[in-house]
Order: sequence, then structure tokens, then C-alpha cells
Amino acid sequence: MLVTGNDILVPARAGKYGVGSFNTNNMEITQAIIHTAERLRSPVMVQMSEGAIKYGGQDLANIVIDLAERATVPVALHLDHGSSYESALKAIKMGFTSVMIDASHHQFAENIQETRRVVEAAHAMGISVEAELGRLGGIEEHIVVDEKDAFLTDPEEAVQFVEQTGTDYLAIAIGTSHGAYKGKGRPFIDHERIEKIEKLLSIPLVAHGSSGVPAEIVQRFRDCGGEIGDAFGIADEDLQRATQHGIAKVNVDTDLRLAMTVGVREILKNSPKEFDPRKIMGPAREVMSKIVEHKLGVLGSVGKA
Ligand SMILES: O=C(COP(=O)(O)O)N(O)CCCOP(=O)(O)O
Ligand SMILES: [Zn+2]
Repeated sequence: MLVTGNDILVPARAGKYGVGSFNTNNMEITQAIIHTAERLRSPVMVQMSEGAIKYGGQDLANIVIDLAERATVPVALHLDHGSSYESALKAIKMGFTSVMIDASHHQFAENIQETRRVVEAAHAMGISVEAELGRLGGIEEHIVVDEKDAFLTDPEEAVQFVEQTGTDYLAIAIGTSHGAYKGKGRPFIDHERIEKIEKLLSIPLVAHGSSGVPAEIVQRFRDCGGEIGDAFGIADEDLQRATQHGIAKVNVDTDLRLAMTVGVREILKNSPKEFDPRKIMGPAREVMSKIVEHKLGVLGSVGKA
């Protein structure tokens, strides 16, 4: 059933498990997310960035909404990284049941002001809101301590921010970063910071940049002609620890991008005569479903619906 983000994330925070929030850009990605969640009796969030909305528009949103409405588990449609009040309202008009206003690149006061505007409008329409404080940035050994802190979320500021905006859930910067290159080996995650914020805030916390970039998928990507550098993602153990301390929404996009591409490349490489889209996108959907299944297992949401 199609529900709001709060309907899914408030129980997740209370139950100390994470909910995967997977980006979609087409039908097959959407099916892999929702059908796998149904099979595993797991709540799930499907998110579209502004880039996905530009690419697929209401057509893609309607695919998500239709699958979500018919799903036997709770599904929310979430705007990922909404860049303005107007973008958030447009998404709500399109049928989104959760919206992010990402004003984290503004000064603290402006972030509060912009976020509060969206919260007031969204709440008037029964839609829940994600905001962001702090800035995602990979943490590398060479970044000195004070620079590192400039990126990461300040726990005391987070309390003020939530009190003054009324946001339903908060994306915090804890050392993760978007994309396939999150730091050598096992990227740094500031668990102490998460645990400080957990003690101060009772709302669901959000981790962006949480793809695991599994070595097996990276190798398959290379083996079928893909070119990728030293790619590393967030360790399963780090995600599991974070979900025990307030992280309830976990963003994953890169893993599904890699999985879909591996599925397509392997078919095109191994079956050069193939040009039936169902025989190309179908296997890609399978590779993605396996990634979703693994993630839901890591986050502990299996059987929670
Ligand atoms: O946190 C994440 C993804 O993290 P990941 O790269 O670790 O999967 N996201 O919010 C996904 C952002 C996708 O935006 P766009 O469609 O504009 O490229
Ligand atoms: Zn993000």
C-alpha cells in the first residue's frame, strides 16, 4: 500500500531497523525494489531525484504509485534531494508521499527558513518531510580534523534545527558520500557522532551515500567491459551498527545502477545475437533484485511488514 514516509520510518526508528530507500529511474528498477520488498515482507521507500523526474516525469512516478498502491507491503514514494520549495510542492502534486528539501548547502539560518516553509506546506497536505544538515563528503585520511568537522553534522545544531523546522526525519553527514568512491577499503563512518545525535533526537535519522559497492558486482562490471576505478562502499557492519542507533532511512542508488548495468552488459557480451529488450532488461532486473534482497537483510527490515 502507498503510505507516507513517517508511516514507515517512525516504526523503523522505534524498532531499531533500517528501511532501504532506493532510487529508481525506470520500470525494471521499480519492480526489483517493490517486488523484492513484497517477497521479503519488508517496508520500502522508492525515491526519485530531480534528475529522475526530469528523465521519467509523471510517467515514471505513475509506475511507482501504481506498483506501490497494489503492493502488499508499505511503500512510500519519496523526492530525493529536492532543491527548492517549488520542487517539493511539484512532487507532492505528482503524488509523492514524502519529500526531501535539501538546503544543506545554505547557511544554517537559511536552511532552517527554507526547510520550515516546506514542512508547513507538506504537513498541511499530510506529506512527511526529510531535511539535511551537514554536507556529505568523503572522509579521507588527508582531511585534517577541523575540515572533517566542517562537513559532518553537529549534534547540538541538529537539535536546534529540528526544533525550529519541524522536519519529520533528518539526513545527517556522518562520513558517507554519494557514488562508487567512498574512501579506500572501509570508508570512515563517525559512529560516535551518530550515537550522540541518536541520544538527542528521537526522529528517524537518514544516511545518504549508503551503497555497499560490492566487490563481486564491481568485478563483474569490469569483466564485461565496464571501466571503474578503486571503488569502495559502506560496509554492511557499519550500516547494521548505524541502524541500532537511530538511522532508519538508508539511501541506495549506486548499487542498483551497477547491478542493472552488469545485467545488461553481460547479456550483450555473452549473447551478441540478442536484441529482445525483455531478454536484456529481464536479467538486469534479476541482478538488481538480488542487491535489494541483500540490503533488506543487512538493514533488518525483512519480515517487518
Ligand atoms: O544517497 C544517495 C545515493 O547514495 P549511493 O551513491 O551510495 O547509492 N542518493 O540520495 C541518490 C542521489 C542520486 O541523485 P541523482 O539521480 O541526481 O544522481
Ligand atoms: Zn543523497
